Amino acid sequence: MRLDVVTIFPEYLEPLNVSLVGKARARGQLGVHVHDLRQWTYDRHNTVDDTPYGGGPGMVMKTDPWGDCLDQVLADGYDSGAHGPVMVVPTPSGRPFTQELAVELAAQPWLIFTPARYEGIDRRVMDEYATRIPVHEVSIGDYVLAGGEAAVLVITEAVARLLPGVLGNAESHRDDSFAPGEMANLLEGPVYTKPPVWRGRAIPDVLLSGHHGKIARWRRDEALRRTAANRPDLLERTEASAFDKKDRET
Ligand SMILES: Nc1cc(-c2ccc3ccn(Cc4ccccc4)c3c2)n[nH]1
Repeated sequence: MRLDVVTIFPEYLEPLNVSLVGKARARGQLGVHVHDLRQWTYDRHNTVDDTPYGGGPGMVMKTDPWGDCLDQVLADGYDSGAHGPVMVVPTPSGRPFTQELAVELAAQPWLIFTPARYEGIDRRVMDEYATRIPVHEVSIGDYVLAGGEAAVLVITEAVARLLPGVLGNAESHRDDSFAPGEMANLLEGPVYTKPPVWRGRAIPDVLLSGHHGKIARWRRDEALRRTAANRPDLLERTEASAFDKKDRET
């Protein structure tokens, strides 16, 4: 997979050099190319913004720097086979970023992120590229950031961990809260490791029992408990499981 990121704060993307994404890059599983939008400005002040038509607070990011930069990113190209690139535009007014969308994006060979600042990018830029490639406007949550770079870090990590061979233990994302299966749509329950007692706090006996059926049942019960407490809305989507059916029989 190739990622291109266009930003006025390239240093904001340095976390993509460390940890899971950094390792995937070092192994050649992921290519990340960060572009400083100001390299596509030609005035003395490297201007990327201007006042909004119609008035109102703040500034809007200008068309030309984005157009010149994105044309070059597309022209530099990448052999992504039948699929061309997909543009991902972080915005408070976008489609909610979910595990489902992460899976969808992880299947793409080439993503181009366009994190903006100020009040956003002149709408004509997205309209222009939507005639050539898929453009997804994506929100990472119902809160307001000052720009899109943090969203790029979030989306990139959620997508990279789904790439084959990137997560050490291939099983790791099998039990994701939002992945299909027994724990689908349930929040993760508590996890424990050595020592068996810490400051007088022991771990649940069932986890030392070696009884995998009981352990699996306990983990689902804990996940249900936490989901009911923190995300009751998810319980609407939770399929009755084998455990629940067994409950009803007993
Ligand atoms: N989920 C999510 C995404 C963002 C986001 C993404 C990109 C940008 C670019 C500029 N801003 C600031 C802004 C504040 C309010 C209205 C419009 C723009 C951004 C915010 N906030 N929250």
